[in-house]
Amino acid sequence: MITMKIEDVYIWDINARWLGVTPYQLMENAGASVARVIEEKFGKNLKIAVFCGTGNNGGDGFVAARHLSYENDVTVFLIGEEVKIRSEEAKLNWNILKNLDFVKIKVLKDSSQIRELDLSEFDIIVDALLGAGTRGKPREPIKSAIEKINEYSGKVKIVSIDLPSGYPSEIRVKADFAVTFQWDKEEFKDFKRIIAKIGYPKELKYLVGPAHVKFAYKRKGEHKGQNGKLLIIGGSENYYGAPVLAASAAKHLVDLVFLLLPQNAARRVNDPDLIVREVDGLNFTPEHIKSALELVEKVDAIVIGPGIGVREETKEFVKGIIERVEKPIVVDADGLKIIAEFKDILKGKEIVLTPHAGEFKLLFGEKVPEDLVEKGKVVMRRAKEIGATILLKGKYDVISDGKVWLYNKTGNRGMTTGGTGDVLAGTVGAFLALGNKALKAAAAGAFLVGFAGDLVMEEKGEAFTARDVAEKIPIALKKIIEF
Ligand SMILES: NC(=O)C1=CN([C@@H]2O[C@H](COP(=O)(O)OP(=O)(O)OC[C@H]3O[C@@H](n4cnc5c(N)ncnc54)[C@H](O)[C@@H]3O)[C@@H](O)[C@H]2O)[C@@H](O)CC1
Ligand SMILES: [K+]
Repeated sequence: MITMKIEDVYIWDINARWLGVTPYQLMENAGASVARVIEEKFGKNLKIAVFCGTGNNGGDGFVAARHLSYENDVTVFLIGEEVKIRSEEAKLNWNILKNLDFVKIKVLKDSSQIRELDLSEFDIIVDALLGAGTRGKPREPIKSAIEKINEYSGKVKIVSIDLPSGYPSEIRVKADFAVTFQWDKEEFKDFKRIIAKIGYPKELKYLVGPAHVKFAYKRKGEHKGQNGKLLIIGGSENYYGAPVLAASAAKHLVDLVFLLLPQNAARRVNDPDLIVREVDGLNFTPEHIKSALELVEKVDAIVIGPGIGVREETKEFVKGIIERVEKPIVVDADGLKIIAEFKDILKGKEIVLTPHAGEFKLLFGEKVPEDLVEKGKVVMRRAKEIGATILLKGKYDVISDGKVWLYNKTGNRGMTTGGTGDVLAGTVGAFLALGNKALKAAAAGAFLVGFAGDLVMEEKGEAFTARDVAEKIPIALKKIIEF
């Protein structure tokens, strides 16, 4: 059983929808599982009261009531107004109940009506008043319903759906147990739970989906610079395009992108969206460490490596930077070849390495297995060993921080085109600059870039460029946020 935070539950919810699992299916399974647990524990031919709120916890109650009504005598108490039933799936299940003659329905809006209730005829009370959407202490009329149910504690069996309504407030239903769904939630510590599966596929433990991007794209402020500042260090006598591509992706996601390049490379950049800084000479050398660190002071995260070359003096430079920088870092391309020799300097830093299979082999002397699960395990073992997050690029990207592993399957064959790796490095860097932990930044970056690539392919077929992918990032992001 895995233990999750409620935020993770919402991630599952959105990613399940991405896989085509509808909220209707989940609600049906949730309500049905509650009915099944009740019948297994207490038998049939019982008088059952189901107390429902107007949120989706109440929706689960409507479904449970229908399932239970086949063999039991069921009364549904809706606490609140019918018009306040919020979601489409809860409305649908409420409307079904209204068609039924064998389920009794009572709508109670006023606390006084609730206080007058006599529930002594019932064998079981099902509590579906409030669930994971609870904010603050229970308010009327829910509060009176909780108090009414608690009058029967010890006399009537009380089963809560998902959690005892009111929780975590002290004003909560005194349930015999709760039927909680699929994941055991970290926040739920002090009540008895039975965990029921509701049809979330196993993929959700591992698969990166749009929710990872939604939650990682956190914009904090209205002022320039509050929404991330990224520095990209790269380029050499031979290359200037790679760091520029990384920047051209990142600039859509953060407020400011600084580019630090050797002189000749810097003078070829012509993009007014970027803040270009240069160091003397054709390549980075240890003499440039000081001026690079001054720039690091101004930003939230850095990307190092694209097009930087592997000359001896450049290796010294890259090592010197990684050793000294305490901010989150993405190491890509030539940077990976360089740190293959100094992997021990990564420990304890918020750092993402973005190798493809060849670079992975170079880094760890190990071939990447074909099988996804095996691959996940290998990447996780290596991430743990070096104390950094690894994003292994491939048909399916595999990501691990050494504690868990994830995979991403957006992207397509067209993305073998040169430069998409730079776009990815810049995008992951941007998510780090927005304040995400390495694993979350890597996951969000992999999904977003692959999805942008998929949108480009729909438009142009497979013959596209990395720049096309970088330019598609805003549209890809918009579609994900609206999903
Ligand atoms: N993937 C999912 O998210 C699934 C959720 N399901 C159910 O949906 C529940 C969450 O549903 P919702 O997000 O609609 O939230 P809830 O049903 O927990 O409650 C939201 C409703 O209660 C009201 N409310 C919130 N705090 C209150 C307070 N302190 N006093 C009085 N009223 C208050 C809100 O105005 C809202 O109408 C879960 O607990 C679970 O039972 C299941 O259907 C299965 C799938
Ligand atoms: K509940």
